[in-house]
Amino acid sequence: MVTRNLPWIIKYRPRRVEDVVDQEQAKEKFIPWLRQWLRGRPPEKKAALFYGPAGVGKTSLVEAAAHEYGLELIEMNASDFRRREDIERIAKVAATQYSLFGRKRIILLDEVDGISGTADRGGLDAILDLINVTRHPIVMTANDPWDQKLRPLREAALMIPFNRLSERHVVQALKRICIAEGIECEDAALKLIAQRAEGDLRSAINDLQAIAEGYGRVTVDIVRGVLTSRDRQYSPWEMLRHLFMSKYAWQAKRAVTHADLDYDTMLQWLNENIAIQYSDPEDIWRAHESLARADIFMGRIRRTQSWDLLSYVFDLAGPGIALARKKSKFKWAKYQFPQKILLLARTKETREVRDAIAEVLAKRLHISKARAKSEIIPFLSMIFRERPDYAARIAIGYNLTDSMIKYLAGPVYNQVKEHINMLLLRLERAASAPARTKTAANKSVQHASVAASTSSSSSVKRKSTRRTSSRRRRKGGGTQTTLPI
Ligand SMILES: Nc1ncnc2c1ncn2[C@@H]1O[C@H](COP(=O)(O)OP(=O)(O)OP(=O)(O)O)[C@@H](O)[C@H]1O
Repeated sequence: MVTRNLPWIIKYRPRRVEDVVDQEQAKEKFIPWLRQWLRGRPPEKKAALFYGPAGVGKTSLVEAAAHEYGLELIEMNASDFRRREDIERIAKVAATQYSLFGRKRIILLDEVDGISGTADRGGLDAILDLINVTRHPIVMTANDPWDQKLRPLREAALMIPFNRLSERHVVQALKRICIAEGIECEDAALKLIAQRAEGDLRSAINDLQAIAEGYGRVTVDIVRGVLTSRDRQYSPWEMLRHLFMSKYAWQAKRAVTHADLDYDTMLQWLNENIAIQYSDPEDIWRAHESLARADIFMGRIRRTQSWDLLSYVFDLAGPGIALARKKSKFKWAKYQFPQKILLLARTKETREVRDAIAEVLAKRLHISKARAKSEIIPFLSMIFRERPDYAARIAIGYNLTDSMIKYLAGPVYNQVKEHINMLLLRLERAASAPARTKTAANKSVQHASVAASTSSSSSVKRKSTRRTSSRRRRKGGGTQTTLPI
């Protein structure tokens, strides 16, 4: 049975140090350093800096060690420790005090390379200060620790490199998950997933879960079809999963730039799914704020064709939404097709009929189609529903098709049709009767019909109609209504 509510990268994260696979060199450096701390003799370098590609077990090793050695894990992320005050308020207090029951601690500062430039200078200094005064081991992680600004941190810390996982280890890890989940997985399919992940186990596990949940089994054909190349395009569901799971801005941006969707549709997908993924109202607000700004840029691009603004759309829709999450816990969400697109698809036929009516009216009344839609059609529809007899004349006069009559008449369509048939019958009879025996009523009906057929006869009709109605006015009116056409 496939478990839907927990991301497998969380469900299967290592609990013990030995569960962290293929990082033996890192463990050989880290574990003795940690044990020295635990023996009560802080090593010369009081902090360690784990560095290497994404998804290879840096954070996992700290978490597994904390679990195995019974340490209290105090974790802060780049977005939390930019400001000196925040570090002093949280990390410094944790680093310089012992817990109430003497439990030892380990402090994890995740993604220190997220600290940038002079704006975060205060944060960087505060971390250095923290390392000086700490009474507990501090572990920092970074993908790229070689930036000039991180030099003081490199000097203050024990540098521990992490490598991409070998294909064999990734396949083994995937296989263990398949067995635990009871999913049918072909070995060759797992190999394909591993090759594509390029040593990033997080990405491999995410791919495995997406395929297993989407198809119920993992075969070579399915994997080939879904994951053709590293730079493949993401389906909307994949785009959302990658976006909401991304830890770094570049991952979120990659998710939106690789989406196999046109830009407006992509914004619709995001709009629909933010509130499904995030639970905290402020997170939702922040994400929608960013999406709204992306939409403003998209509008400018449409109006001015300034495609150089597209990168702002990607920044706001990708990292803007992904990094809006501050309090919502990550959950395995079931994403939804945008309701607006569904609604538009469902109403496409109706909208086409409405547009066709607007076109007929616009030509005959010399107004724009937009005006016909907003000002004439609603009233016409009212007339059709209230006065089916009158509607029949309009329908004949304007030469409306069956679907147009159905659109305007709605529930009284059959009545309108009956009136139309009656009128047409009378027209036929009137046309076959000698001219001098025709009644005024017959004449007016005939005019209506003639008007719909040719333009030359329509001018004849207008004159006759005028004559008929003025005669009627002179007579003091009658029950027969003149056609308004
Ligand atoms: N070496 C590993 N052994 C076991 N599981 C791993 C390993 N590397 C990654 N994983 C799996 O991938 C998930 C993500 O790994 P982790 O967060 O440790 O990566 P990371 O190297 O810290 O990445 P980042 O630099 O993006 O923070 C883990 O929860 C775990 O399920």
